[in-house]
Amino acid sequence: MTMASNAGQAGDLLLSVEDVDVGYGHVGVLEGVTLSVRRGSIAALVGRNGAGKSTLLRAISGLLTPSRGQIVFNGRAISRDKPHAIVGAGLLHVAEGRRLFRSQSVDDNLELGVYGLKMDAAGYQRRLARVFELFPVLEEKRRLPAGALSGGQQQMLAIGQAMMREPVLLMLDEPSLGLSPLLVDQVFAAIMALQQAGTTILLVEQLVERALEIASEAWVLQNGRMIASGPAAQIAASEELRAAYMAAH
Ligand SMILES: Nc1ncnc2c1ncn2[C@@H]1O[C@H](COP(=O)(O)OP(=O)(O)OP(=O)(O)O)[C@@H](O)[C@H]1O
Repeated sequence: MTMASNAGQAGDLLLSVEDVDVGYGHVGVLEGVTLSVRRGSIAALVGRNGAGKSTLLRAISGLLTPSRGQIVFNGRAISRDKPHAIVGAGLLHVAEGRRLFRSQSVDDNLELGVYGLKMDAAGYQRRLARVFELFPVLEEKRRLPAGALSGGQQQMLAIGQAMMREPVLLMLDEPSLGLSPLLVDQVFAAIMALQQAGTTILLVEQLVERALEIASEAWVLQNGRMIASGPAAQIAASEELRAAYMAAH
């Protein structure tokens, strides 16, 4: 894995979003939003449906450009960078709904994860082995088309595809969506294993209580504004905040 020691100290700020406004055309969604993620940590971003969580991840990954404020990743302002440059800097986004090439094999989808990167065969095999170690089922099904996998396995493949780039920061949008409880456990275990191997994680998750269990810090969005942040255990213990993030589905 890319260890987080190549720049700065463990625990320093890897990502900071500073007072950003973000919207779609003339429709404003986020207003004055601030968030930060410490290197090596798992941070949870929670809030009801429509609060703006996915919009914030899209802004961080360069799919949307903030009209105000800035975003700094690994010491560099990225708010005006194109998505491919942000990926190149080591910030990967696994979007909600697993965007895979369904008719291509599991192997091909993993290979697409390193598209455009130069590496030798040994380097490639090492990355592949890491993914298969975390998700053995992907090795068993490596020759099958991605579309033939179950929902949980496709989620693992989407995370595996991102892992192939050895991200410094991995943003996961609703990784448990549509999964059975057993598969949810596997995906959460994988997220913890990734963090232990040195990857910093920003997690958006509808299973808020589960997310707060594995996160060290949490950020609460409500109607496009960040209304609270702090140690995840404190956020989990607040009855008042629970009302803000618990879904009115
Ligand atoms: N492509 C888009 N064009 C216009 N408005 C959008 C678009 N995507 C989202 N929105 C609006 O932005 C607001 C925030 O949506 P967003 O998807 O970021 O919320 P969320 O917190 O991720 O919720 P969910 O859990 O439902 O995905 C909503 O009012 C939504 O209707």
